[in-house]
Amino acid sequence: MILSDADILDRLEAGDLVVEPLDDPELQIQPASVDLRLGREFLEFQRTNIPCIHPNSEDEVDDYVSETVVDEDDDFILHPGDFVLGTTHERVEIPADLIAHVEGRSSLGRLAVVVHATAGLCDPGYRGQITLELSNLGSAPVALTPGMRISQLTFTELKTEADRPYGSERGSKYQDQSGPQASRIESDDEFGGDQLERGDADGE
Ligand SMILES: Nc1ccn([C@H]2C[C@H](O)[C@@H](COP(=O)(O)OP(=O)(O)OP(=O)(O)O)O2)c(=O)n1
Repeated sequence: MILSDADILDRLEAGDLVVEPLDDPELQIQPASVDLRLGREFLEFQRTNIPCIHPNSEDEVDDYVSETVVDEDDDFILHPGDFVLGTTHERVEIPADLIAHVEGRSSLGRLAVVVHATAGLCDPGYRGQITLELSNLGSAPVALTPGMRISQLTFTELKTEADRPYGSERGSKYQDQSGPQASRIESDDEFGGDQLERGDADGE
């Protein structure tokens, strides 16, 4: 079941669901979601001298990105074809019986700005700010102003609480992240089922 505005308020008041700071609840709490605002920090991939990023290598992806912090009252210009990581201003805490989905806002979608390129799921148990995967699919640069409502979070109730919420097990690389975080895929301790033996695909 997806939480309505009244359900969201109940859970925020109960204190197990946290979205903070929630400076303007009347504006930010929508009929079945909470609008989150854009933070001031951005991570951009360097355009030159960047080797191939191999997810299974020990190289830190952090080495290939540079950080920009936008001054107060300034904008970040997202150029056509660009892909940058941003962050929500708000920090969230998702209880073990909820899962949250990061969605774009229609008004930005209509400007061809995509807020999460692929991943849009906040696990039960997740705590921290949310890294936004921002891209501009249009043909005109778009100015992004820190503080603008950039994304919305919906909450779905699980049938039962997660036995092993995010943060309680190994992995959980992004727990308590603050600001945009580059991929930490290199710290996956194993590839598990992704590392298939040659011949697996054709059943040899
Ligand atoms: N656009 C997004 C999507 C998710 N998250 C946060 C909340 C998630 O609970 C956490 C982990 O997301 P995934 O499980 O999708 O990521 P991985 O599987 O790569 O990480 P892990 O191995 O830590 O589960 O990252 C985020 O900050 N920004």
